[in-house]
Amino acid sequence: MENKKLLYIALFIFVSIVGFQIYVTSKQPQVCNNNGGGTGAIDQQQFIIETLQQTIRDQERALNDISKKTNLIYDTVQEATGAKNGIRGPTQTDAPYFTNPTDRHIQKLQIEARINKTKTTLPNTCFPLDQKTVCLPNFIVIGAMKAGTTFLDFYLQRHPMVAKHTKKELWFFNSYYNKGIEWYVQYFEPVVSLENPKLIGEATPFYINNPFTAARMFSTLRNAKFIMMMRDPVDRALSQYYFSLKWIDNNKGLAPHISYPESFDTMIREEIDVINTCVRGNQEYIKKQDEKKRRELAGEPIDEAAEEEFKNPFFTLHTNKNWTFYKECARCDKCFQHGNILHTSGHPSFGMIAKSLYYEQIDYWLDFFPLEQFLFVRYEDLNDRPEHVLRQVEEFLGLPAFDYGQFKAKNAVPHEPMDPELRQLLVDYFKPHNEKLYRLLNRDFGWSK
Ligand SMILES: Nc1ncnc2c1ncn2[C@@H]1O[C@H](COP(=O)(O)OS(=O)(=O)O)[C@@H](OP(=O)(O)O)[C@H]1O
Repeated sequence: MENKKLLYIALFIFVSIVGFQIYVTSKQPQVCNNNGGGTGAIDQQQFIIETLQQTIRDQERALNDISKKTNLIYDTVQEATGAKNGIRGPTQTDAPYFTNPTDRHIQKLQIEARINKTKTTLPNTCFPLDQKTVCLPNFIVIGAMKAGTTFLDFYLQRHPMVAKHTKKELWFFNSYYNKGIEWYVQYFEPVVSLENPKLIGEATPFYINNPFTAARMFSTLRNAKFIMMMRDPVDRALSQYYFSLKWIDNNKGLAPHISYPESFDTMIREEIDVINTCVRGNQEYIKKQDEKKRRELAGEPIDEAAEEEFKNPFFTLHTNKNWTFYKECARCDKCFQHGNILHTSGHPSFGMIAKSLYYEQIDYWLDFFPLEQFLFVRYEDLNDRPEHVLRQVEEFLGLPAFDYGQFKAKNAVPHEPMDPELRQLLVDYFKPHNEKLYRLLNRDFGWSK
């Protein structure tokens, strides 16, 4: 009963704050001054909606926390008011405005519908910069490498309601984050207008497997939509190998320090070994850390030499390898900096297996964004029915259907077929990972079994 009362108090506070925010934001001066003129009201509306959206999210989170911690808060209030000692009870307040949970639910749905409508017609976040209004992307193709991302980007760039960018891959959230948002936005056509609404997007396939990207996007592009293209992991790995040979040929001048990889067979077997070592090393590391904590708490001495040894479990085994993938792991105290993502960027041929471990990557991203913010595209459909894929994407982004004309594969690299024995080894390797992915997304991608 007391808990219920406290929840009502929290609800009342929530409604008052939201009401106050609506009042305040409706009084806000115009924030974005667009070049084209005549869109000030739209900018203001966008600003109000975004502020509202943020406020509602914050309040809901707070409310959620409160309802979860009601008992704890109740105890604290009792303590603070002295009620526990029989001095006086908790403070009384007015009844909440929404007494019926259904009313609140309907109100929430209405606000959500308004916000969603705006999200499909206006860019995600806009802000004034050098007398212009610049906007951040509404959608990002986050991966996977060699899964048809160039194809998708190429055709989306033809859609009249998609803003032009000067480059497909901007690498902002993985490699150039410290260059700042002003650097990033300069690559997109400046657009913010209800009369001429365009969506902004880019495609950097390395975003999905970089352990920092999801968190960075969470703080910068919280409402963006993410497109993840996925290809049978076995074929994806082989495609990456041949791509890397071509990449090294084309970039001899730019990257003379990067050498040709060994055979696909050797690279794959070594990577399996590396990952196993990584996993084992990581488990060992965690075990030893626990032991260290235990010793510290018990006031027992800590063996510094043993400490050094387990700090880099990977290092001892792979110092002779000249691969960024190895080196990065060697520099880490543990192989998995965040989630289960193996960070393998830095060389076109590294992480041929790691980049195909879709479940582990998506699982980590879902700590930041809900499933509804993602569209998962099956690469194999590109070949069989490209129109269908583009329709799926348009629908997801809220774009009208567009006639793209004839479709042609993009970024193809000729390659030899895979040795059947090696293929089987890879099929077996990926099987449990694929199964986890199918369960997570409730969809069978039908890849080699
Ligand atoms: N329409 C269509 N149908 C079938 N396959 C297609 C299509 N478009 C692109 N592709 C194949 O996609 C591979 C390139 O993927 P990406 O563009 O994502 O590569 S990259 O990560 O940007 O380098 C590359 O695969 P491989 O040729 O096996 O390397 C392309 O051939």
